Amino acid sequence: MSNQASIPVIVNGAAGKMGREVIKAVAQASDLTLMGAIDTTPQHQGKDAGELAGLSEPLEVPISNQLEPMLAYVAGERQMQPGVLVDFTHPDVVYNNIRSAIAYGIRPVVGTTGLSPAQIQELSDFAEKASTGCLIIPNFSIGMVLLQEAAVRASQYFDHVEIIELHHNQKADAPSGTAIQTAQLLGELGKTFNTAMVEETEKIAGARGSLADEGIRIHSVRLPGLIAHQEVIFGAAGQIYTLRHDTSDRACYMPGVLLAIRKVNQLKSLVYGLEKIL
Ligand SMILES: NC(=O)C1=CN([C@@H]2O[C@H](COP(=O)(O)OP(=O)(O)OC[C@H]3O[C@@H](n4cnc5c(N)ncnc54)[C@H](OP(=O)(O)O)[C@@H]3O)[C@@H](O)[C@H]2O)C=CC1
Ligand SMILES: O=C(O)C1=N[C@H](C(=O)O)C[C@H](O)C1
Repeated sequence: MSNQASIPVIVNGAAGKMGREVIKAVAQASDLTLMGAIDTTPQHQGKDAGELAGLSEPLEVPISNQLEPMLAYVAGERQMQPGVLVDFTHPDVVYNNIRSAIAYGIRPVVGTTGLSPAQIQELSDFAEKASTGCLIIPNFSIGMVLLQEAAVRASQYFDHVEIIELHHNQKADAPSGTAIQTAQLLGELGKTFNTAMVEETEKIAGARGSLADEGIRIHSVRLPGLIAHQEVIFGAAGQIYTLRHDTSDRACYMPGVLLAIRKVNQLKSLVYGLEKIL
């Protein structure tokens, strides 16, 4: 493949759990070129991104904490397609990362969760004005898209539903971005869920979980040994219907990440959710 057809990719959060998987996936894709591997972890500065990700050969791309110079460099690369920034960093920094990328004409593909609805709206307005594609995807696994589709269908028939999300205990944000999106998708039907049967008292604050706008309760479990799991539990007289998705390896997200990298250059605005690009 000539360089002209190649998509230059910068991975932000390259030394993290997801970043390392993305480095491997991008390195193995013949239509993508890894241009930069950004991470702020001090002990990983200067290390080869491929070796850090567990590849047998070095990629000759060093880990660096210099995002803006890398965005500027890729933006100036005229021999290739427009650049893509894949972001798996932290809820506190992702908003600024996306703004910086769009300002340089680099398309963000964002897996980092924890953005507020107001931030997503601001970023959407910013991307629209810049006529630049941006993908924010709370969950890149096909299994979760299918679970959410099934949940939306089930919610036409069930009026009571709660969500339990279970994650490793390194996770910074709660509830998970996926659980919030799942509640939003159910809420879009415009029906009232979970009409109270009695007046409830929480004897310990938080016992009934968090209450999403849609009236749906989300319960967050954090334990070592977990990766990422979600149950959507529907209840009705005499029956329980449970949908469950389990992640056993972060490789499950990579087909979705690669699809998003290839699709984002065709967009001119912000799109939220993997289901919109399948
Ligand atoms: N959409 C999806 O399908 C998925 C989304 N996620 C989300 O992705 C995000 C990352 O998850 P995960 O890989 O598990 O987290 P990790 O903590 O393993 O990785 C994040 C990496 O980003 C680094 N980092 C922090 N701040 C910056 C910054 N300003 N610039 C560059 N690098 C930075 C961290 O460094 P340090 O540790 O030194 O702070 C760390 O190396 C989370 O929000 C998570 O919820 C996760 C899995 C799937
Ligand atoms: O932090 C994680 O691990 C994950 N985060 C995303 C979320 O918050 O929904 C996606 C997946 O659940 C893994």
